[in-house]
Amino acid sequence: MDLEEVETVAVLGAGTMGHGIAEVAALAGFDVALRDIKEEFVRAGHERIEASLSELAERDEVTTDEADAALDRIEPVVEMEAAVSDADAVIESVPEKRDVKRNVYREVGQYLGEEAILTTNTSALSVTELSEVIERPEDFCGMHFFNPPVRMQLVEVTPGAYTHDGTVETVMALARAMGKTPMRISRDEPGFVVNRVVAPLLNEAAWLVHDGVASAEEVDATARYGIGLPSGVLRLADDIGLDVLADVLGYLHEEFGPAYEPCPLLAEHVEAGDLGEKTGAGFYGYDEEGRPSSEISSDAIREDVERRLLAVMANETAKLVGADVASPTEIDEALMLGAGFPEGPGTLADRAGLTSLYETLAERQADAPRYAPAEALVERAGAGENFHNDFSETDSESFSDLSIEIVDRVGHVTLDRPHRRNTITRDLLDELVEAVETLEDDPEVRAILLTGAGEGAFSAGADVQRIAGDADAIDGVELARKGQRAFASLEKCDMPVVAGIGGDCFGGGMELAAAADLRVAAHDAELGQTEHEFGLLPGWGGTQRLPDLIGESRATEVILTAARYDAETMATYGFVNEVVDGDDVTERALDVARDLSAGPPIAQRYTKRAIRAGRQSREAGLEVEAHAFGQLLNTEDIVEGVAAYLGDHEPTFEGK
Ligand SMILES: C/C=C/C(=O)SCCNC(=O)CCNC(=O)[C@H](O)C(C)(C)COP(=O)(O)OP(=O)(O)OC[C@H]1O[C@@H](n2cnc3c(N)ncnc32)[C@H](O)[C@@H]1OP(=O)(O)O
Repeated sequence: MDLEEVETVAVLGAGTMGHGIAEVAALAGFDVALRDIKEEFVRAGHERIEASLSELAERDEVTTDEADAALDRIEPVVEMEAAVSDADAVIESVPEKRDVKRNVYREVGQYLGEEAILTTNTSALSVTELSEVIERPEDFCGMHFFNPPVRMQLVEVTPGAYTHDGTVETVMALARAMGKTPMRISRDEPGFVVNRVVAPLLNEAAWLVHDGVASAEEVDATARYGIGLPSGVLRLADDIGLDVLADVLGYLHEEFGPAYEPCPLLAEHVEAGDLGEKTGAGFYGYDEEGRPSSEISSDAIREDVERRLLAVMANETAKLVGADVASPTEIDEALMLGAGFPEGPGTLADRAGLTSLYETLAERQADAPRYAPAEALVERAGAGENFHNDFSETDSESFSDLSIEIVDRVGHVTLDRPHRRNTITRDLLDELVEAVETLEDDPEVRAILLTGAGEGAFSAGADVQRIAGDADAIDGVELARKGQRAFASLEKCDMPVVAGIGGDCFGGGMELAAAADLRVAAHDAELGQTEHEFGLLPGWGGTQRLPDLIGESRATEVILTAARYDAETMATYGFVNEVVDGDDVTERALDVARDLSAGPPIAQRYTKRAIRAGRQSREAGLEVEAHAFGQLLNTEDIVEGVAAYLGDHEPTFEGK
């Protein structure tokens, strides 16, 4: 069956995942049958969808009409025949028990049309094993969504041993039609990619508490503020459900042996009925609104805990790479899109140093077999290699948080953290300085263009989650200086710099744009110095550069109100030079940069310097201006400029 033939989708199971998948399918325009074994379960799922759709409408993510239409497309049913007999695609999302799923498939088989495809949202079980009770295993495939489906981008598409390629293609296309990013998993190994990393990570977090090495608060503080995992790890376990986690780990343990021995704390919580947020208790207590009993404090980071969590993630990444389940890049992408990691486990491990993470595992191996280093990790660490050693493909520098491309004579720098709205970390600041140096050293490059990757964001400013980890005042001062120096390197660069603002441009993102020479913004971009919302101030040059650009009165208004402005208003304030249609912003900003790259380099350099000097004092500025004027009279560029004027042709400035 091709995607074009899919009109009706049946979702089996109206629980946490099932209702979310049904919502996404309905929003994508499919007719949906939502089925569960009892009327009350289906009704509860339907109510959750209704609540979620009205929340989306309140947040203007969909219109009220779209939300109403999506709800109308969902038919709650209890009878299996009514659910699947007209379905073109079935997504099974019943509890993670092999026998329960197999029984459902047997029942589905009695009513399913001959052409229909059957998929499973299993997060860990072998697709091949599940398919063994299915009449047409060639039309069966793994289609694993992440929680909550309406927000999480990834769908792991895992073919079993009997799945036809055509079925995989249709499932990939169906995921795309539902607005998701499908990733084809090369091998049907239990846990696929995301759970294979996340489950052992959460297990290790639980062991740390169980063994009395660290408190839950310390483990989560380290995960959130040290490593940058937004939900912490034990909090994430509570969110997933300790019963679900225990099941996944139990299965991995059964399949792969002692490396996945579940921490006894999980079974203890499950036996006590404390399954996490959904029951109001787990590693933390939760109130009726799902708010945890205690906040994760940023001053409880533990270096030893960080190393253990990173070492376990590195080991799992190596196992997946070694077994050809996915490449380091795919694993990184899967964890970012499916688990909301700010960076993938391969990148995090590379940064921490594979050799030292290997040593952490090797030292601990005597305590428990789960630390046995994977062969692929031993090899890489032994050879001094990283997961991402293939940087040699880019000729000089290797960047992970931004990318550089030379287009004509423009060095195009793209902030490349789209999953977190291109927020700015310490690493990104370091890379920005390196990128500017690289471009300045390249004689072919005569202008810089700065944009943000993905749709809808130039940069949402400093990654506040990471900043909150810098509770120490000295560290905070250093962080401010780091940003100031990085943005100054852009401002002081001799070439013209253009910022193409394609969407959200807040806080440090706006300070970065202010360090450019010209700003082209999309019509629907929003800008603001929103630091006061967080009890911060624009610490990356914003209190100085913004008044220089738009005057003290407006700058004070922008900073003190922390308001979010549209691009037109920012153009009237003098911050934005040009406002264009959203789709055109990169192209137009590139045109501006391209035009500037044809300008006279020495005159451009001195103009920037004179303007900067003038900010210190008018006299200093005029002095630079006068000397520069004198120097320019002695250049080949002025000869070319005058000749071009007299000869009525475009000048070719060489910067000599
Ligand atoms: C010296 C400098 C200081 C500063 O820069 S202070 C920070 C100033 N920045 C801001 O005020 C912007 C804060 N962010 C927002 O208001 C919203 O976000 C946006 C309007 C930019 C986007 O909203 P939406 O489209 O609804 O997306 P989403 O779900 O809110 O964000 C997507 C993911 O990006 C993360 N994120 C966004 N901004 C930041 C940030 N500044 N620091 C850390 N993370 C951020 C979110 O948390 C989320 O992540 P998940 O998908 O894991 O939930």
